[in-house]
Amino acid sequence: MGVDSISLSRVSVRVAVDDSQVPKTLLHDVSLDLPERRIGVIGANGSGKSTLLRLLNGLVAPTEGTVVVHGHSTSSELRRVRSNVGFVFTDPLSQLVMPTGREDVELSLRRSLRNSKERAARAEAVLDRFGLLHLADQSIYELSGGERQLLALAAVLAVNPGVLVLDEPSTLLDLRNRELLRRTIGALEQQVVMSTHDLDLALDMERVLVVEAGRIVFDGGAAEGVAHYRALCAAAVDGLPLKGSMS
Ligand SMILES: Nc1ncnc2c1ncn2[C@@H]1O[C@H](COP(=O)(O)OP(=O)(O)OP(=O)(O)O)[C@@H](O)[C@H]1O
Repeated sequence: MGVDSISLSRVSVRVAVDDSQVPKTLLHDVSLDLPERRIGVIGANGSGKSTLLRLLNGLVAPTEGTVVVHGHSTSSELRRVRSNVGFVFTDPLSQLVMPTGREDVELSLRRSLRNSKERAARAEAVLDRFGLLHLADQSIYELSGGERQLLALAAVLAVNPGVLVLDEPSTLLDLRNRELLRRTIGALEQQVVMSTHDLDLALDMERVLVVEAGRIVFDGGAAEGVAHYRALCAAAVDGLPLKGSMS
C-alpha cells in the first residue's frame, strides 16, 4: 500500500443495540486498498456509507480489522489521522461551532496559522473563494442550509488537509452551488472520498464503491457502479407492494 493510499483490512463494525443480546453489524469484513484520488461511495439509506466514511477519521472504531490512512493507523495514531483528514458532515450545524462563518474559518486555522492577521487574511480569501464573504459576519443560524453546507466545506478546506472526506455534501445545495462544489472537488489536489445520493457527482469519481447492507457489493468504475446501484434500487422497488391505492 502506498503512503498516499487508504487501506481497510478485514474491517467489521458492530454496535450494541438496546434490549438485544445480539449486536447489530453495520459493516461486514470490508477490505479495500484505495489509492485513487476521487472515490465515490453510493448506496441506499442505512446501507453503511457514513459508517464507512467515519472509519477514515476514527469517528467510528473498527470492532475488528484495521484502517490505515496515508500511512497512519486510526487506532494507534488517531491524532495524526485527524490532523490529516478533513471531514465534512451531512449536517453542517454539527460541525460549525462558532457564531459566524468568519470566526469558524479562523478557528479552523488557529493551529496552522499563529499570526492573527495572516489568519484573518486567509479566512477572508477562503470565504471569498466560496462566494460567502458577504455572509461572513452573519450568525450561522441566519444562513440557509446550503450556505451552511458550503461554509462547513470552506472551513475544512481552509487548513488544506491531505484527505477530504465528504458525507453527502450536496444535499442542501442549489444547482449553482452544486456546480461550485463539483468544480472545487475537481480542482483539489487532495484525495477525496465522498458519499452521495447525487449520481451525477458519483459519475465524476475515478472509482465507485456501492454499499448494500454493510457490504461492498460493487467496486470499480463510476459508470458501472452507478448502473449497478440503479439496478439494485429497481429490483428493491419491484419487490414492494406498490400497486393499487392505499385505501
Ligand atoms: N451508533 C449506532 N447504533 C446503532 N445503529 C447505528 C449506529 N450508527 C449507525 N447505525 C445504523 O447503521 C446503519 C448504517 O448507517 P449509516 O449512517 O452508515 O447509513 P448510510 O448509508 O450513511 O445512510 P443514509 O444514506 O441514510 O445517510 C443504519 O441502519 C443505522 O441506523
